[in-house]
Parts: sequence; C-alpha cells; structure tokens
Amino acid sequence: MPTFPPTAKSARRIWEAAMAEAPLLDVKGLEAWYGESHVLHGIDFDVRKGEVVTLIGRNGAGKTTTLRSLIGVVGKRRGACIYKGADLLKVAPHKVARLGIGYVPEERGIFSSLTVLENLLFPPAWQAGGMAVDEIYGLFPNLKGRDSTSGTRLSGGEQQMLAIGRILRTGADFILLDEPTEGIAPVIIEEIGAALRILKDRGMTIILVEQNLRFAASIADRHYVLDQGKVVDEISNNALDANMDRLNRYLGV
Ligand SMILES: Nc1ncnc2c1ncn2[C@@H]1O[C@H](COP(=O)(O)OP(=O)(O)OP(=O)(O)O)[C@@H](O)[C@H]1O
Repeated sequence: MPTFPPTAKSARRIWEAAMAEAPLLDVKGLEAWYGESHVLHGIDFDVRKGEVVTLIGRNGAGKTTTLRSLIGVVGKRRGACIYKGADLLKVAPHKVARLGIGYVPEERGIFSSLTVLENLLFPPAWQAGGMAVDEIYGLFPNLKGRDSTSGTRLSGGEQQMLAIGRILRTGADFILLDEPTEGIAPVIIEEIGAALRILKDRGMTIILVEQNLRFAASIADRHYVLDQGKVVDEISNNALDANMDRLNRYLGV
C-alpha cells in the first residue's frame, strides 16, 4: 500500500509500477504528410515491451509511412508517439537510434561496396547489450564464413539477415521491420522466422510490417489493420483464424 504523503521511495515504487503497466510505445492520432500529400490520418496503436505487433493492410494503406514517422523520416507529422515517456515526434531523427530503436527498411540498405563484416560493423553500437558478430552468425548461420563476401553477392534473403543483424549489433531492443519476407525464398523465410522467435524469447520488442499472414501469425502477439492511413481494426493472434473472413475483406483478398 502506498503511504501518504508518499516518501521518495514509495513515490518511486508507484511510478515504476505505472511504467511497468504502460505501453512501451503509445501512438495517438499520428498524422503524416509527404509534401502536400496527407497520408496518415490519425493512427492509434500501442506496443508493450516484449511484444511482436504487426501492421497489416493493402498496398498504400500507410504501414511503411507509420514506421518512417516513428523514426522521423517523413516530411511533416502531427500527434504523439510516446516511447519510454518521451514523444518521438520531438526527438531529432539522428537521436532516435540512441533510444534503442532500430529500423530495417524494406529495401534493406546493404552497401554493395562493403563486405558482410563491414556492413555489420558499419553502424555504431548506440546502446550496451548489442549482439557480438559471432552471436549474429549464430542467429543467421547463412552469414557465417562469409565475412569477406561483398554485400551484393548475397541472396535477397541473406541480405535481409544481414540488415537485421546489423541493427542487432547496435544494441537496439525495439526493432521496426518492414516486410522482411518480400521476394524471399520460403526456406529462408522459415529461417528468418526462427531467428525472430529467438529474439522475441530474449525480450526484444518488434513492430513488423508484413503481407505474408502465415509468417506474421507464426511470430506476432497482435495485429493492427491499417486502411487509408488509419488503424481500422486490432486482432489478437489467437483470434486470427476465427477472423480470417473479416481480415480478407480488409485486405481485398
Ligand atoms: N515518398 C513518397 N512521396 C509521396 N507519397 C508517398 C511516398 N511514399 C509513399 N507515398 C504514398 O503514401 C501512401 C502510403 O504509402 P505507404 O508506403 O506507407 O503504404 P504501405 O501500407 O506501406 O504500402 P506498401 O505495401 O505498398 O508499401 C500511399 O498512397 C503512397 O503512394
């Protein structure tokens, strides 16, 4: 029971209990523009520590823009994205990585002129707790022994592994993953899925933009459905099968 008036110790306990219950990320009324083009119209969702949450929806629904808004790389934003108590909309884009947020873009961003190892070592480690190179090779065995292979000699799936591994080395513990399975062979999708489940078991928090529902369902706790720049539904992973018709209507399948 809290004591009143609260002592510094009890006030801290109350604050810590409140923080433990609060979402790690709470997005409220997020709007975003590319130039004059208004593409997000009030996105609301939250993510708790250790959760894997997906953003799903038709092409152009605003999934990528939502991720890009969190890290500050769209033209103009409005609303609030409260992360560990701070509004990301007020954090300069170059400081977001220092908060432990890592972004893996759909296009992966592997440097063709750099080797696998150089790509892995390229971003600085912003936070303690980042994975060592050997740990990354343990998570993605396809990359092992490929230190001096140039980035572009990797398959699409291996480049995706490298893009994820590179972010894990920075110490990020909140990962924004944009369509990691796009254009990738099924056997590699399985391996990426297995790696993401290991990361989830280690307590990593992940927002996954994904069109591949089978893949999403194998990892996620909850799914948010986006349509025309808004969140129109939220479905827990346990309820996914029972709501497939509804979901397919949103996706136009
Ligand atoms: N750089 C840009 N400049 C102008 N408009 C853009 C830009 N990028 C995206 N858009 C537009 O913003 C809207 C949302 O796009 P976004 O990429 O966020 O959708 P998405 O749900 O991720 O879909 P997809 O799976 O096709 O990437 C779309 O209408 C798209 O055409």
